[in-house]
Amino acid sequence: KIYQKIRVPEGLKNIPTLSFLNLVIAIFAKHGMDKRWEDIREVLEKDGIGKIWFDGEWSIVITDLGLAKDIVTKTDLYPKSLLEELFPRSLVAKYYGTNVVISNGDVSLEARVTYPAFRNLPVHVFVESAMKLLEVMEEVDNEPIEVKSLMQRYTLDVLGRAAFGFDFNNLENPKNVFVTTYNELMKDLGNPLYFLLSFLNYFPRTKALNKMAKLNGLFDEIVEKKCESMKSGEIDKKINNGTADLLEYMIQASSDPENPTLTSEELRYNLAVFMFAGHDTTANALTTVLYLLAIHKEIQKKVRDEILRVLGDDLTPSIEQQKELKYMNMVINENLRLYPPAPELQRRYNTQDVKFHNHVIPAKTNLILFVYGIHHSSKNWENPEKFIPERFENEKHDHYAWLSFGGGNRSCLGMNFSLLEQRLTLCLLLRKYEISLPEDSIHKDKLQLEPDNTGTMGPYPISLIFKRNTH
Ligand code: HEM
Repeated sequence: KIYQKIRVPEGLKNIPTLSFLNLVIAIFAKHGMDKRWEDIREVLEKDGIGKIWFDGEWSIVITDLGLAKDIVTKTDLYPKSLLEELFPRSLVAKYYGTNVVISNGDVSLEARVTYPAFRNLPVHVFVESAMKLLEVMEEVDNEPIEVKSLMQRYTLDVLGRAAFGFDFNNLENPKNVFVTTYNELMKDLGNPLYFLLSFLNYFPRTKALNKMAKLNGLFDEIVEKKCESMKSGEIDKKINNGTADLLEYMIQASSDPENPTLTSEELRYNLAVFMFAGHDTTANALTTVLYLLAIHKEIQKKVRDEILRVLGDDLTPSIEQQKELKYMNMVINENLRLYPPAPELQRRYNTQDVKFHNHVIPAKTNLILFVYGIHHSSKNWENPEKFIPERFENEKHDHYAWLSFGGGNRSCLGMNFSLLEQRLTLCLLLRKYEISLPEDSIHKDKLQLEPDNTGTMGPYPISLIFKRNTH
């Protein structure tokens, strides 16, 4: 049995091996993605794929751009692996179930009911939350502020109001019970031991399950409150005139008791995944971009000058002005290249044998599309570790060398949501403040990345100084 588990399948024999021991060391030493990349860079830059054994099977880690393109565009040949198949009985499978991000075929199409909500974003809600952020920051001047948790509180408020019509009010109330329960559960979900040794999932995790039940109860409350506040027929009316929010689309999709598009369980799974995908990612992106601007003063000045030139006296950018903020958009893209909040795509597998160079990857092999590696490979980017926004000036790079929001027809639904939020926040903050990194910061030599156990990548807490501009 053990031999069967560790035996290398025929087609994978000549694919270079990535060390299992190094992976275990990385997990226990809490290495960030940058250190992990150092371990495997040589193999992946040379061959574009590598095999790694963990949790009883061989997986293929991929940085080859041709294969990356196939994986994101040929969704029938490369479906996503569902959580219950990957981690049977795990907390993560119980919490997220099958949802808009992790599903295939008809199920993923049904779960995309929220799609129209993304075409008509309630910009005023974004602006109001950003103003509240400024109010909170107003209380501190020229003193370090811990940005990571501040951005998490802010992006959660934006998501709650813009997507669910629910005010978490986390900027004003950091100890909100919803948020503390969520954060505690995220720690349990990301415990790497349960991914490395999945048999542990067969033992009960009562405390974590209790937190999950509490959070699910809070999700149910959000749905109930929404239903109460809507008079009958009101959701249909909003859907007809295109002003419904994400949750309203989901409630309508689950409202037919005979044949709901989403069952109430699926509605909850989707709420859970939107809560995660919709705020942790953008919070990390905002944190890293503020850090990059703090340590690259000349780039910070260039972005600020552009904001003042394009916006004039306007505080927030219109859709047109957002397009005109060309340099800021390059900075945002370059930040997402250096620190992609989703450093790996959700795992896929191949439904048929796939030929790659002189290897044949047998059907049903676990495939990990390694976005961080693609973004940091010197095969795709000159001086990949350097922050050079200008590289996005004429978009000379290969289309699949930048996969921050995924690709193909399963790419990120919330891309414009997140970009709007990032642009707006940068406009407001840079006009008002000069940002710098304190002399004694642990990030002084290099941004210290946290292990990405929950699936999103970001730094350890980081304090920045926001000094009011004098001009
Ligand atoms: C910087 C911010 C964000 C990043 C880097 C990001 C990244 C990604 C990536 C890489 C995927 C593709 C996953 C895969 O192919 O396995 C994805 C999918 C998705 N994202 Fe985002 N995301 C961000 C913000 C958001 C926001 C704000 C929302 C919602 C409010 C959102 C909702 C979704 C959804 C629903 C999908 C699944 C689409 C589908 O499979 O049909 N994301 N995201």
